[in-house]
Formats: sequence, C-alpha cells, structure tokens
Amino acid sequence: MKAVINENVTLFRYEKSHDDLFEGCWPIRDGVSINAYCVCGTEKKVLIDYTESGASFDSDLADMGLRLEDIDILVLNHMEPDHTGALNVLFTRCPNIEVYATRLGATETETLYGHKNVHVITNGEELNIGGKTLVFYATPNIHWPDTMMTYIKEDGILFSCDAFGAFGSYQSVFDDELTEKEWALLKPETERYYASIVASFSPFVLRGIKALSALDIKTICPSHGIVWRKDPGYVVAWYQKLATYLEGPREKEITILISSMYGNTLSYISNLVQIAKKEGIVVNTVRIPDTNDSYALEKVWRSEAFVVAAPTYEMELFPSMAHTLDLLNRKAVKGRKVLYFGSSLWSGGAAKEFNAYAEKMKLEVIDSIEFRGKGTPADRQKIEDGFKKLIEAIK
Ligand SMILES: Cc1cc2nc3c(=O)[nH]c(=O)nc-3n(C[C@H](O)[C@H](O)[C@H](O)COP(=O)(O)O)c2cc1C
Repeated sequence: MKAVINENVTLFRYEKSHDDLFEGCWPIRDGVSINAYCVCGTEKKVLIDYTESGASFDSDLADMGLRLEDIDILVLNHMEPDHTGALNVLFTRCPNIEVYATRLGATETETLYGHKNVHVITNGEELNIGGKTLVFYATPNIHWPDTMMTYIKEDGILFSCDAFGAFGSYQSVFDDELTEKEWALLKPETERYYASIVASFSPFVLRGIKALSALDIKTICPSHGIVWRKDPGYVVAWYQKLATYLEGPREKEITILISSMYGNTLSYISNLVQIAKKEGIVVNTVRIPDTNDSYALEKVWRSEAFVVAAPTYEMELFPSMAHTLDLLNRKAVKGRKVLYFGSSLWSGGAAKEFNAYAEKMKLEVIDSIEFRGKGTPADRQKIEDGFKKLIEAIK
C-alpha cells in the first residue's frame, strides 16, 4: 500500500502476515507494518529503507512513474532484515546505487551483500538532493547498534527508524485519521512493541530524544506503525515515558502473573483483584503460559509492582513462569516491588528459584510464600497481608 506524505515523500507500507512472529518470537495477531519511504528531490531519488521481500515495490514505484533502477540513493537507517531482506534483489538490479549508512551499517552492507558503494555518514551531515536537504543523525542502539535517523530539513520530517514505532495494522496512515478503535489498538500495541524490542535500550532512547530535541520536527515517519503529523510530540513524550520506566517512576499498577496446574494457586487471585480494585489500584492479570510473554512484558514494564503466583514443579518454579521471569530479566525489568506465592505438595522449591530471580533483577520482595495444596486460612491471610503491603508500597 502506498500513501502520500507530501508532494516529495511517499510511504510504502507492507503488512506482515498476522500468523508470523515478529523477530521470530513476538506474536503479531493484530499485524505490523513495514514502512519504507521514497523521497524525490529534483536531482536525486532516495529510498529510505527497503523491505523484507520486495513484494509489490515495483508496482508501487510504477504508480509514481518510477522503476527501481531510477533510485539513486538508498538510506539504510538500520540493517534489520525486516527492512532489508530483499536487498540482494535491489543490489542485483541496481549495482551502482549509492548507500548511505553509519560506519557499522556500511560494514554490514559489504559483509552481507558485497556492495561497496557505501557512503559512511557523519553525525549531522547534510545531503542536498535538489530542493530538499537530508540530514543524517547517528542514534546508536535504538535498538540496533547501526541505527541512524534521517531528517528533511525543509519539511521537518524525521524518518525515525524503529523508534516511535508500534505493532498493529491500521487502515489509517496518520495520527489525525485514527478511529477510536484504532487508538484502542495503538495504545497496547505501542507499549508491547516498546517492551518487547526497545525496552532494554531505554537509556539510548532517552539519549536519542535529547540529541534530537533541537530539531523542529513536524512529522515523524517510523519504520513500523502510523505516521505522526498532527502531534509528533505526543509519541516522543510517550516513548520518553516508556524509557523512564526502566529506572522509574512507573505507573501505580500491579500486574499479577499466574500459573496454576490444578487451580490451587489460581484460587487466590480473584480476592486479590477485588482488594486492588477497592483500593483504586489498576490491576492486570496475565495467565502463563496461556498468554504470550510479550503481553506480560508490556504490562509489567509500566507497573511499579507485580505478583508472581505459580506452583512448584519438580522442585523448582513452574517452568513457564521461570521462562517468563527469565525474559523479564533479559528485558531489563528491575527494581520493581514484587510478591511471590504458590502452592506445592511435598518439599516445595519454587520460592527458592523465585528468590534467586528477584535478587538477580534487584526486585524489592515484599514476601515469598509457599503453601501446601489449597493452603490454610493462615496461608490465605498471609497472602492477603502481603498483597496489601504491596499496595501500600506503591501508593
Ligand atoms: C508434574 C508435577 C510436578 C510436581 N513437583 C512437585 C515438587 O517437586 N515439589 C512439590 O512440593 N510439589 C510438586 N508438585 C505438586 C504441586 O506443586 C501441587 O499439586 C500444587 O498444589 C499445584 O498447584 P496448582 O493447583 O496451583 O497447580 C508437582 C505436581 C506436578 C503435577
């Protein structure tokens, strides 16, 4: 699908299949778009990023009276294969095309494709393409080390690579066209995208936002999701908030992660949800492994506190929950307040493994409670008390 951003800039938007997994692990049941852009100056025609498969690129260009061979310059804002998978086709057909990339991007272009006509950008370097000036900014580690962003000086358009992107498919192209239903999808799908693929790089996001703050940004064109032209500041502030969750402050929310084989651990949850609601605390519940980890990550990322409720399994924590905690740890979830409880029958063992994770993740453990079978009224009271302490700790 093709959309006009302005008279010189065109968006090529391709949807990944909803059955695919993004990065091979994140479900995209509500879709995700891969965005590439064409910028036409009077002297040079420029592509910003390409696609994974090259599908329909030719016909979209043909609609504009162009062939792939007419493109003079390819700007590679980063080399991730969802934007570059079809580069071998492009380089075969356009062997002389000039690539603009960071030093690392240049090395990757040579190593992966043997293409040598690469210009290594310097930070803030300008390129006049005839009536339009492209300015390149190195923004490493948002989220790949080779990442850069490209800005059209005359139009205030920022091609922000994977920053300011989102999961989800939207009929609308621009923020000012979004329907209420699309906004309702954009909110969680931006946060799940951030938590899954950007969160670990939050310090670089904050650094990048600061470095670009002097620019007069009128439109943000990310490589996934919608184009922000009415209020680009909204998504910048949103990303800034998401990046701040790394160290805090975070939202006064509690996310309860639940695994249960036979319902014993599960039987405690509805009471806790009621208590949180009575206290006016937003509470999210996520079943593990029924729900993909990325949905847990999205909620835990913004929550000041979370609960791990899972039984003992072969003397350790229930395996799916251990997997989820391992992911949270890898994705830099740290410093939050946490309560553990879970059922066992004989020796127990889940709490010990949970405590080891908590230490690694520098979590503030309110309590860590193992009980037998359904638990006693005293166990119930202890869990309730622990949960109330958790609420007090985030109030
Ligand atoms: C496959 C399996 C392995 C288990 N391993 C242990 C164990 O090593 N130690 C223990 O104390 N209980 C163990 N249990 C017992 C459960 O922890 C116990 O039944 C618990 O009440 C289940 O809680 P749930 O209903 O929330 O799943 C095991 C149960 C199953 C099914």
